[in-house]
Amino acid sequence: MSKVSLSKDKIKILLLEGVHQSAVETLKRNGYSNIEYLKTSLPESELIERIKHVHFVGIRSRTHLSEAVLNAAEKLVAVGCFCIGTNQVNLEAAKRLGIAVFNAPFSNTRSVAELVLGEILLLLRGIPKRNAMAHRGQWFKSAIGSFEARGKTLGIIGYGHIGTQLGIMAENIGMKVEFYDIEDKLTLGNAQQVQNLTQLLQRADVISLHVPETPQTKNLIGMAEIEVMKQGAILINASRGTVVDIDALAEALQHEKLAGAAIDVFPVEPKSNDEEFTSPLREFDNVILTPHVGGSTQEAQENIGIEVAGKLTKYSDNGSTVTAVNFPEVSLPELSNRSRLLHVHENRPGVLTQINQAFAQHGINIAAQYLQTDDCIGYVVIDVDSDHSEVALKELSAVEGTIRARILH
Ligand SMILES: NC(=O)C1=CN([C@@H]2O[C@H](COP(=O)(O)OP(=O)(O)OC[C@H]3O[C@@H](n4cnc5c(N)ncnc54)[C@H](O)[C@@H]3O)[C@@H](O)[C@H]2O)C=CC1
Ligand SMILES: O=C(O)CCC(=O)C(=O)O
Repeated sequence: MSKVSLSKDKIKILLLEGVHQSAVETLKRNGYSNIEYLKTSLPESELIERIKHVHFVGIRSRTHLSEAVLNAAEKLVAVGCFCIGTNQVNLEAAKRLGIAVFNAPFSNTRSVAELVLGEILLLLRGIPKRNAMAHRGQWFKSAIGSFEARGKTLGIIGYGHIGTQLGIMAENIGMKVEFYDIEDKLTLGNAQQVQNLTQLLQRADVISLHVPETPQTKNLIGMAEIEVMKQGAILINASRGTVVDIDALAEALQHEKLAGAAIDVFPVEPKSNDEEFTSPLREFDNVILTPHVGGSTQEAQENIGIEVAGKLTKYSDNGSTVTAVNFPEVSLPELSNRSRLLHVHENRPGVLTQINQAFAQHGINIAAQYLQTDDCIGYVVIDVDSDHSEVALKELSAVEGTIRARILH
């Protein structure tokens, strides 16, 4: 399958899930006006229909880009995840199809860390329960089950962008910070890395999860893990819904093993704000339930809009794949007075030789060539004189193993 570069007004962009207007503004500022903007995600069958004619799609966490959807997306060049998590996209299928996927790895991390810090303070004081009772007209003025954060141990699971910021903020209010991560991490402040999860669970007054969704993090916290936590500990999950076994958590709350919890993400989340939220946790006053809003602040969404739209624009305009999550990363200078060919191919021996031989046969001079590969695909970018560009594209598209080829003038 190959593609010829289009004029910008023909490049069709579909933005879903109400991504911030800053994304639309960024795209428009860069000359992209053919934008369809929807406030919601779409069910798979509708998405399959809509995505057929789209060159770029922007999503958040609710849109599932399954293999079936990607297979239908004949024209799709890239996906922008206007969030951190990319588990909603079949990244391997996208890669095989030559579709680059970008995200915003930092822009909402501060927002998540701030929300979690607030939840720690509220849960340690037993506020969610007192609040719920007061709404029902009950007056529960008591220091029972109400504690300062100072001196308590916060156990962070996953010490990445969010975990580290949370650790620093928690230390600033006098908490002791320990963390567990599968990687050896540079510890910030006075935080301490512990060697295994059980150790962390046994020592912490509050456990907060900040890991990605992976096969290894599925039900990372289940019945057995909750069992080893301190009596009366608190559990916070603002990472992904698959990380905590919700039934096990509900049981632990029922038996008062845990004093409270804050859960922002769920194994199954409503597809829109009109759908009912169902969960066994709804019955517990001592659980803060939030509708996956850890990263939903004006500041974060605005920054994400600019960041991800900027990455899509750059990939469309000059071929740069820097920070793509499923693609070999190629950093490219601006294109001036030449044409640029972008070629995604299966990573097998001889592809580059074929390209160079074909170009030599047609007397096409290569002004610059950039190549990066991973175990599955190769991405080569070739700058040529514009006079030769159409022949070069034809030759490139005929190379065995070609997944996609496009041209920029
Ligand atoms: N609730 C919300 O609205 C939001 C949720 N998130 C979620 O938070 C997650 C974490 O975000 P960041 O801190 O930015 O990611 P990050 O990639 O910077 O950090 C993740 C850390 O988890 C560690 N890790 C991975 N697997 C692990 C395992 N099995 N056990 C222990 N540690 C493990 C990694 O080594 C890394 O240090 C994201 O993947 C996303 O799913 C992110 C933003 C908003
Ligand atoms: O804002 C969203 O829709 C999802 C936020 C999130 O979970 C992420 O950035 O990974």
